[in-house]
Amino acid sequence: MITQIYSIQTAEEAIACVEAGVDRIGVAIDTGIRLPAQVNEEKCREIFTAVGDKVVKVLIAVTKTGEDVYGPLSRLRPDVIHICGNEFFATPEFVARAKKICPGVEVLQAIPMTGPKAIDEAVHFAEFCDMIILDSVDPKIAGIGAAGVTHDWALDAAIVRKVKCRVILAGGLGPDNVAEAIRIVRPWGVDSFTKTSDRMPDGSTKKNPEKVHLFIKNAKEAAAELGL
Ligand SMILES: O=C(O)c1ccccc1NCC(=O)[C@H](O)[C@H](O)COP(=O)(O)O
Repeated sequence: MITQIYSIQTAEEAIACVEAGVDRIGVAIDTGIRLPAQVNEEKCREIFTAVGDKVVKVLIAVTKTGEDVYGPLSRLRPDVIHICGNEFFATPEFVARAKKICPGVEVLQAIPMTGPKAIDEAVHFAEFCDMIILDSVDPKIAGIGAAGVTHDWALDAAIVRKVKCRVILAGGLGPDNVAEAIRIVRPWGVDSFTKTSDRMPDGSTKKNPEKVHLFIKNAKEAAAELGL
């Protein structure tokens, strides 16, 4: 069971997550579309440099086109590119070009878990993406994810049984419910943003190391009990 913590905004937050034992950190890059925890390219580079090879580095991209992803990909060289816009979704051509521009990169496509049609969508993207992430949607947020709420885990469980690629579960997961989610869905990995962060008075978010630690502990223990 891998654990993934988004949305890191400083090198200090990233290092605290490494110390808590996280497997993957995610950074949302500013592509001109306002996201809850986006950072500019320079800050993203600083965060990736600070963690080095201690964790898998994920670049989160909400863009209108694949073209908008190639520049940050070639300059920042993440381990994983996470595509979660409402307009641009990965295609086989995008996956091939991303891997050419950034050798070794893996492509993670978000699936909006808004109802049963998500099953067919997941099957489609699982054919040519390295991983998919099953995520909740908040209409007020540009992109799939960062919604802070759960969705119907029975659909996720059906997808995990059906597709061959690695599946990450996201959407409203925190220390309180990650174990139950793992028992029901049995994903390859789990992800958290909102419930492992604190909301600041100005509306911004900051990672909470204690919540991050508990999220990882509860996820790893539940997975170990299930032999995942
Ligand atoms: O990280 C962001 O800022 C972001 C912005 C827009 C769309 C998706 C984004 N993050 C994707 C993630 O994978 C989140 O960690 C995932 O959606 C879980 O979010 P939450 O429900 O808040 O735990």
